[in-house]
Amino acid sequence: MTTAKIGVFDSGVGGLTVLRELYRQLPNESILYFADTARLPYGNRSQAEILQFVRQILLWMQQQGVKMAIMACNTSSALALETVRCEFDFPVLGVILPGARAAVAVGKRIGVIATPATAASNAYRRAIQEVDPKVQVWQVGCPAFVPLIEQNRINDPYTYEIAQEYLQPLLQQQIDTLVYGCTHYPHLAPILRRILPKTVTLVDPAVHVVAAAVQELDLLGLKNHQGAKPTRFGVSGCPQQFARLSVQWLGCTPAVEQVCLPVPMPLQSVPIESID
Ligand SMILES: N[C@H](CCC(=O)O)C(=O)O
Repeated sequence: MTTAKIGVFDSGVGGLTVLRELYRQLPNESILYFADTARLPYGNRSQAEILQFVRQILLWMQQQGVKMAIMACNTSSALALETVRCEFDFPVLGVILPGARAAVAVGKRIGVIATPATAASNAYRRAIQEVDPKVQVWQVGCPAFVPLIEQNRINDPYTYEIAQEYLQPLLQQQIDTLVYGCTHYPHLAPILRRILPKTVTLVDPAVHVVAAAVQELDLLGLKNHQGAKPTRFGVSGCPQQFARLSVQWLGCTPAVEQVCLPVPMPLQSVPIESID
């Protein structure tokens, strides 16, 4: 047993959909939540940038003594998880594999809505077809969604219009399942539900990454049985803006601090001239 915190991070308020699941499935765990709001959206970034950001965040979380970290961000999970997970001495979980497994359990014609970077990485198609190569997968990049959510324009008629546009190619393929391939998108659930036929099952990887975290904590004997401390929130951008936006999902105004992330040491390399 350990009372150390679980670190959770995203570019912004998307990770709150994972936090919500942590509160539901692991009510005794204390959480450290970080949102890289100064550098969002992640979905248009290169792999090199995402790797650098993720290393900085995990290094900071290590300094804060976390026992586990959850990448509550599909873009980071798609572009950085495989590379960084062996660089830290605590388990690092991503959302894509748990989401893909859950989707294959219910669907045969699976649509994935994601950031442009996640869609282009093909991470969901690979993960789904590794489990079942016969399942068909269509991935759509939705660049406008994260900025609209972060600007609190969820109920703006434009958000509904653009959602119709993004879902159109998936509806044409008669998908039976839709995966939220970005942790921000469950915040759009009421809108997406209005557009999708009732027969389409929505899969939220947040539910399944937290189920995986429960198993991992059990396996490693790291569960906390003493009761949770209040969640600590850190951001790289404006704390007040994050607090104002997130109150609608948290049910209260959180105390948010501004965090200055560490700059990681460059990986040691041997200069070519010094090799005989
Ligand atoms: N919520 C994140 C990041 C979105 C973004 O910043 O573009 C994801 O799941 O990909």
